[in-house]
Amino acid sequence: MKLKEYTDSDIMWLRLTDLIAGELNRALMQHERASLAVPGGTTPGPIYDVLSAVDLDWSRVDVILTDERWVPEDDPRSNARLLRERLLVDKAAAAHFIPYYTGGDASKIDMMDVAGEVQNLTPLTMVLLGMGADMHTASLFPGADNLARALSDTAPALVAMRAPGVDEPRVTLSAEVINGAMNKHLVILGDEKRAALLEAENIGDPMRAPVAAVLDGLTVHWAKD
Ligand SMILES: O=C1O[C@H](COP(=O)(O)O)[C@@H](O)[C@H](O)[C@H]1O
Repeated sequence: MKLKEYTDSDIMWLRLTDLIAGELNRALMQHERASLAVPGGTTPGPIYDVLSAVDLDWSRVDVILTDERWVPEDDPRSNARLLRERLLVDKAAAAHFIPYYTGGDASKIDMMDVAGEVQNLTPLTMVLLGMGADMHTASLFPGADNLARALSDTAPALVAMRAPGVDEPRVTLSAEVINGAMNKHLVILGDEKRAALLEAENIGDPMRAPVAAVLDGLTVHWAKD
């Protein structure tokens, strides 16, 4: 893992945007399409505000979430809603977004068409992850029912997840899909998450500290606030 510290988050958003756009552009010079997996939650909104205005051939970019809360898109907790409001606007409105929520039974996600669509995108061009202070990343939560499956080498691209203390069902990219990406980055804000990340590195066991499953080859971007 490589840790990049920024003096303030505004600089971090700009650098991350440059980095993501640069990797997508590079991929589009060599391939017909490129793919980008991004997190939901409270942290990444400002990146999406900047990234959405970047001039690149978005019509050749497939966008997916690292994970989704199994709620309809009109629910404020929907990660797809965040993307539609802040990333898939302006120039990035031309991107092809693949939402996960179907309204069906989340636990069947690995048998739904969308799991095949995500598998077909692998290896992903770029994965940007978020992390919670409880050391979860994507929806790989400590103590979650399907964590061992999502961490296994034979996991499907998308795995359903129920986690203690988390109200709604989740679906998440498997560790295999995340780790297979050509570029893998994580963005966190604040001292609490930095300490949690370093603790996860010390613990090393992804069943106790799930973010530990993706640290190999990961670049972490951190700003205090
Ligand atoms: O629930 C989630 O949490 C993580 C971290 O979110 P944040 O609000 O602490 O930034 C996020 O990366 C993930 O996509 C989301 O579903």
